Formats: sequence, C-alpha cells, structure tokens
Amino acid sequence: MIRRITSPADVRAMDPEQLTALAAEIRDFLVQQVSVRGGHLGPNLGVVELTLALHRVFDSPADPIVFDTGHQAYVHKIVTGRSDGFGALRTRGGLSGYPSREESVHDWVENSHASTSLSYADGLAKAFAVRGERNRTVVGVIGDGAMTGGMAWEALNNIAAAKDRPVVIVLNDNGRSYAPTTGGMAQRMAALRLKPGYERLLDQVKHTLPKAPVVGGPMYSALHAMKTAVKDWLLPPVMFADLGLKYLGPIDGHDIAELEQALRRAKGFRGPVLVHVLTRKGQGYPPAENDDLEQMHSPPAFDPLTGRPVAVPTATWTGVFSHELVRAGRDRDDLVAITAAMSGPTGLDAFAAEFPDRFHDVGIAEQHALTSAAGLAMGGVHPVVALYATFLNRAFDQLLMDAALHRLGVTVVLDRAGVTGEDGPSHHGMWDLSLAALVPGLSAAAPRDGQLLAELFAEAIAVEDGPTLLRYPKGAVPEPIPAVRRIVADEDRLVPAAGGVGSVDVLAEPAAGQEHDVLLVAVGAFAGAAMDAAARLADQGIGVTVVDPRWALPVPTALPLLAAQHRLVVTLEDGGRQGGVGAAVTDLLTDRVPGVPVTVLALPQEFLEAASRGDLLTDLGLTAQAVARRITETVARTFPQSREHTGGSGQDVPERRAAGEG
Ligand SMILES: Cc1ncc(C[n+]2csc(CCOP(=O)(O)OP(=O)(O)O)c2C)c(N)n1
Ligand SMILES: CC(=O)[C@@H](O)[C@H](O)COP(=O)(O)O
Ligand SMILES: [Mg+2]
Repeated sequence: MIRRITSPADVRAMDPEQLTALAAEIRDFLVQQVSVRGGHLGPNLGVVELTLALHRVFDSPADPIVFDTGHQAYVHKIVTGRSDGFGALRTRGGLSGYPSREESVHDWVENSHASTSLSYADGLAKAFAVRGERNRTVVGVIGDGAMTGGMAWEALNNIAAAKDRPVVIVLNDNGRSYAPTTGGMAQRMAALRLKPGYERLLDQVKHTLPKAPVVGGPMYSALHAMKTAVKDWLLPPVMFADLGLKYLGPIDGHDIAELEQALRRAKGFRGPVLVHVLTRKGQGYPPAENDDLEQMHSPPAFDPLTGRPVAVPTATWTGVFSHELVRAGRDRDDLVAITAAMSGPTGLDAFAAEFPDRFHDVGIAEQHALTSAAGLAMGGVHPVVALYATFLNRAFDQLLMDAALHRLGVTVVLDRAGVTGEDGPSHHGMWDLSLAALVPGLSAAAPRDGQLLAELFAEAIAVEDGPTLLRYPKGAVPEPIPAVRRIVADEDRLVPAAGGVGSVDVLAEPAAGQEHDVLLVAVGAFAGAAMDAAARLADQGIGVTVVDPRWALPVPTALPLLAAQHRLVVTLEDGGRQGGVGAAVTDLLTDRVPGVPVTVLALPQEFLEAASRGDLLTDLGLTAQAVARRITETVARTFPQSREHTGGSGQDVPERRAAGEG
C-alpha cells in the first residue's frame, strides 16, 4: 500500500523530489500488484507522472477527470486513496480494474468501451454551463488509440464549437493501442515522437538567441518562422487548430514539472484546449518496455522479475481461429482480415504476417470495420472482421444496414463471447446473439469445440449472399464433443445431413428404455455442460436428447420435428436471455409445436459484475449440476403426475403432437 497517499491533497503537498520518489514507488507497486493475477500494466506504467500532474493541477472531483476506456486509471485510484485495495484488484467485490462510481466520487465512467471520454466531457461541460458552474474544468484523458475511434472526432467537433466551455483534452500519445496505432493521424504523430527533444531545443533557442547582440533578434525571427513551418508540417496541431481547438504540446509525459506547466496553462484558457502528451507504455519496467507485441498491455499473472507469464498457455479458441484463418487465407486469395486495433488478442497476427496485403487494422473503429467490410464484399472479396463480442454492439447498425441489407458475404468472428470475467459488465460478450437474431439474412453459429469452429468457419466464408457470425468465449478450447449423428429437416422428416446452415448435431440420446423426456438445445461452448447434465438426469430416469444447433440463428428447421418427439425443450446459451437463441426457439416452437413447453436457460438481462467466469456461471445456475437440477425441477413441476406412476418412464405423459400442429 502507498501509505502516504490518502487523497489528491497529499500529492499536491509534495515537492519535486518527493514526487519523483512517489512515481518510482508507484511503478514498483503496480508491477508487484498486477503480477499477482494480471491486469492493465503497460498503460498504467505510462501514465504515472501524467496522473500525478493531473491531480496537482485540477481539483477532482469538482473538476471531473474522465479516463477513456478506463484501463489506465490504476494510478488515479492510488492518488485517490485506494492503494490498499489492489490486493483484490479485478476480483469479485474487490477493486475494479476500471473506474467505479461505487468506489469513489473521483470516478466518472465505468464503461470500458473506447473513444467515449470526450463525449462525456462535452456533456459534463454543457451541464456545468447550464448550472452556471463556470469555475469547473472538465478533463478528458484519451489515448492515441482511442483517438482513432469516430466518436472521439464527433466529440471534438462539438467541444471545439464552444469557446467558453472549459474542456481540457489530454491526448495521451504513446503511439500504441496494443500494437502501434494505425492511420493517418498516427503517422503524423509518430513523426513527432521521432524528435522528442525537438521542443526543448526550440525552447533553448527561444531563450538564448535573442540575447545575442545585433544578429540575435533577426535570427530568432527567422528560426521562429522555420519552427512554425516545421511544427505545422510535423505536428498534428494543424488538425486540431483547424477544428478551433487550442493546442499545447508536445509535452514530455514523464516530466511532472513540464506537465504541470502545460496543464495549468490549459486550465487558464477557460475554453477548449488539447494538451498533447508524449508517454511510453510500460515506462520504467523493462519487460514491458521491451515487449514489442503489446508492451504488456493486459498480461495474465506474471513473474515480476522477468515479466513472463506464470501459467503455461493452453490451446485457446483464439488459437484455433488463428490457425483456421491462415489455412483459409492460403486456400482463398480473396479472403481479407480486418481488426479494430486488436490483431493479437483476436488471433489475426499470423494471417497479417503471411498476408500483409490482405490484412487491415482500422484502429479502434468497429463501425468503420463493418462498413468497410461491406465495401470489400461489394468489391468482390470476402472480409473476415474479428472483434471481441461486446464491441460488436457499437457496429450493430453497420452490420444490419450495411452488410445485411445488401446481402453481403461478410463474416464476423467474435472472441470473448458470453461471460468473460474480471473485465466486468461492459466486457461480458452477452449481447451479440440477441443482436444477431434481429438481423434478417444473418446466420449465427456458436461452435462447441475446436473442430466445429474449423467446420463452421469454413462454412461461413462460403456464404456470399448474407453476413455470417461466429462466436466463442475467452480461454481454453474444450475437448472435442463428437456428434452421434447430424440431421436436417426435409419436409416433415429428419434426414441425415452433411453440415451447413440448418443442420443439427445430435450429441446424446436417451438410453435404451428411457423416454425422450427432454430436448436439450446446447448453444456453443455450453455443450459440455449439457452433456454432463444429461448424464446426471439419466441417473434420475429422465431421458435427455442433447443437440447442438451448429448454426443457432436462424433456428434450424429440424428443431420443431425434434421437439415434437419430447415432452419439454430446454435451451442453454452463454448469452443474454432477451431475444437470444432461447427466445427464437420459443418463438418458433410456440407456433409450430404448441404443446411442448420451452424453458430458456441463459444469462439474465442484467449488467453482470466483474468476477471469474466460473464464479459467475455458478452464481447464475449455468453449471452442469445446476442445469440438471433446474431441469429436474421443471420436469417435476410441468409433469407432476408422471413422476409418481412411472418413476420417470413417462408412460402416462400427454400424447406427443406431430410438429406443425397448431
Ligand atoms: C470500442 C473498443 N474497442 C476495443 C477495445 C479494446 N481496447 C482496450 S484498450 C485498447 C487500446 C487503447 O489504446 P489507447 O487509447 O492508445 O490507450 P493506451 O492503452 O495506449 O493507454 C483497446 C483496443 C475497447 N476497450 N473498446
Ligand atoms: C480494456 C480492454 O478492452 C482490453 O484491454 C481488455 O481488457 C482485454 O481483455 P482480455 O484480457 O480478455 O484480452
Ligand atoms: Mg496508446
């Protein structure tokens, strides 16, 4: 714990020497604390001096400090008196890895989706103007990566419009998202970073040359003109100045005195101003500084001495996808992969290395990713857009109206789908199936294991008349779960199938002598839990057929025929229950097989807390044991008579209806 810091006042009271010592202590503290269970190390090591300077110049919370994405707010939490919480960082009920309004009045935004901070800042500044609180300054701290998101420019456009609304935009420019930040603006700023001492050189000239007798003055004017030319050519202020924003910078983001001077000037403007701060991600910790891939952006638990992960990596969903994408890229030279600044985390690095001309990193710009993919499809190639599931939310209209409306072969691959874990409510990928269900002409699949991921991905990129979507969770890929048979509906019969949209895998059937009591529709990664639950239910005499719908949306037409053979249908999915697969199955079966009740087991339509995936699934009753118990209770409640007379054989259950009877 950093004992001396209980509030920003303690930091404001420090002299430069104490601040330098504190910055070093904070770095050691961050490395030690984050090494225990992982977290956002690189980003926070990069903002130690910046955060100290911010809290010395601005009076949080009267002056709101809004952190974009929020992953770089650990130092802010230390300065605002929460260092003793780091022992439980990113654990259930512990210190959140992001700002938390519940934790502190100094925290404003909990949403970890990037590029939003300046919009909040614009709104806050407008609110203070309405309330006549003109002495308050709003500070938005946004990274160069988040600055590649469209929302940031929408906000800039509005912030720049009001000359009397004090908004200080701190552009925390470390040149990276995970990988080096991409795009035209980033290239301009990269040029600047090549000359970090250029500003100091110019300052020295400014203070010494004019004192030189006779020639000093004219020479300084000539040099000053040159500086402006150089600055305009090299620096992005032209971009911001053209918007009407004052620009200060570039500032050395690890020099507290220089930072404070610039921030005080910015605060004094009493209007919109951008302070361009140059920082280094991972600053002060060589394993992070030397991590060329991601500068330890969000490492898992690691050895603080070496920076190396402590756990041995297992086969992950991401790894399987990465392999299949490269394989497909070798088979098809019209396959193009797109990332929104997350090439590594979504498994695109191998493809990018082998097919650099068919790989695009659009920055943190999911909306642009989807619509540029629509353009690629219109242009005759097949785009694969890889995102984290929760970030698809931002590009729903583009999926709906740019890809689906035009019936374009765009494939969206979603990692971190379902309950993700410690990143908390804005990271759980629980919305995508409900969104997918709304999109006419879109086919959505959730593979149950690595083999199905390979199969379904191959099927997805073969679809050229509409968007396809695959989704899978974070972490280790399960052992393969083979199908007993694969079927498809042909009129009113179930016939063998080779695969493709509409086919269904039967994974388990009731044992000989057992009734077809329950049809358990297991979506994606929940297939393993469904198989385990079916075995538990069989022990109780309840016969369960487990099926994997493969392409879960639109609901396979085999399901009504299968449902008609059972007394109860249960759906199980790692997604929000509202409008998800279970809802779609209920919709279809209510119409086609009205006599068979449907029970939907899914995530509650709530913001789920930050906790491990295992803990959350246990809490939500979505483990195999809990699923078996819930089905037993449902069977007993729905068919009370059958339990007494038949011990579960279900002899006197209602006649099964043929599918399609109204
Ligand atoms: C909409 C959205 N897309 C992707 C991400 C994943 N993400 C988290 S942090 C990050 C990089 C942010 O880069 P930058 O803004 O420069 O901050 P830095 O980590 O460099 O401090 C990304 C892509 C996200 N949080 N939100
Ligand atoms: C803040 C952000 O969005 C990412 O850094 C995210 O926290 C990474 O999640 P994973 O650790 O699951 O890749
Ligand atoms: Mg950055």
